[in-house]
Amino acid sequence: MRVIVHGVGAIGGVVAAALALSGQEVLGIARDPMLQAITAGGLTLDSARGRERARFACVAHPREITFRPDDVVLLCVKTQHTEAALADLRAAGMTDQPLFCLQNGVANEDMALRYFPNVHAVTVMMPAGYATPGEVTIGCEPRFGIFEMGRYPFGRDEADEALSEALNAANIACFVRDDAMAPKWGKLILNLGNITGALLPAGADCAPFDGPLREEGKAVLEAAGIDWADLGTDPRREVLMRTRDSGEGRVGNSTTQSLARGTGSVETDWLNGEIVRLARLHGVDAPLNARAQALSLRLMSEGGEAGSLSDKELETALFG
Ligand SMILES: NC(=O)C1=CN([C@@H]2O[C@H](COP(=O)(O)OP(=O)(O)OC[C@H]3O[C@@H](n4cnc5c(N)ncnc54)[C@H](OP(=O)(O)O)[C@@H]3O)[C@@H](O)[C@H]2O)C=CC1
Ligand SMILES: CC(C)(CO)C(=O)C(=O)O
Repeated sequence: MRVIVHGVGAIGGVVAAALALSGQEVLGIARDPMLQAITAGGLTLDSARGRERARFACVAHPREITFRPDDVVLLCVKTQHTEAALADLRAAGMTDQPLFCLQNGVANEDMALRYFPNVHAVTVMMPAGYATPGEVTIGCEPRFGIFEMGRYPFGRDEADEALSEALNAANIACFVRDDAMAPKWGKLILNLGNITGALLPAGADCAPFDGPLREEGKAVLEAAGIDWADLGTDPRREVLMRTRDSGEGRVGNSTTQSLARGTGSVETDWLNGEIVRLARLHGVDAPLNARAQALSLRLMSEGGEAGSLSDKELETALFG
């Protein structure tokens, strides 16, 4: 099996480095300046194990790849980049190789099914960081994270088992399940707080905002009749992914990191926006998540600087 990692950033970087360090064949697809750094000196994985340098092949675009029957492709781009990534993969000759969506939100798998027949959902519990080209960090120990995976929309197959075995050997705890979207919906509830973490200064208490956003999200899932698995109470996290003792590891959640790196876009429309979309479909209201989505839009139009709102300003903007 060759593992192609599309989008070598925080998650793709940790997964690619961990797999390569465990002896797995890995091929990355990355953009500059990450690509240049990896080509020049490999990718450094900073974890509780120390700083390890992983070496693996990396290209700028899928068109540089000759796809093989034993490839599996891990999609690790933000959701706003998924459609373009899928089109590139198909144009480059990918056909029925398994495609795993290692992404937050619940929209990616469905987009992928339009392009490819063999799609898998992965819930990614992994506090990964990408701030400096050529380096990724992981904020938990002893494992680098917990993944839940299975075939989309339901079931499991040998590709799930093979990837899960490789990831477990790479220090990522992996569990295969038939209902892989249930934890993805649960993860979506947790990610409704990404935008508040990005709006408030580092270290601010987000709980007074995240709690109501999540309660509203849960009510919308209930109205929509969606079964979801609650990840907030998952006991495996305390054992398998404790926060790193050193307190090192990363610079805020994945939305904050997009702002910090000045990428020009955030994932909010597929996080809070997913709740808003679902509420509209089912004739219920989601005013808090709609306001969070609007705040994200305003933030980006004003230059997108992380930590630019005080808790008083956020309180007024969310609750009136
Ligand atoms: N970071 C985290 O701790 C967690 C993230 N997630 C989820 O994982 C997914 C990935 O997030 P994350 O790793 O943080 O994102 P990053 O932005 O760190 O990584 C994605 C990388 O993909 C690159 N990319 C985008 N499009 C292309 C393309 N067409 N070709 C090549 N490279 C491309 C981006 O380039 P560029 O640098 O130019 O933007 C970026 O480097 C998201 O859905 C996120 O919500 C889930 C759990 C935790
Ligand atoms: C749950 C959380 C905030 C932490 O890993 C995450 O998924 C993210 O950073 O997007």
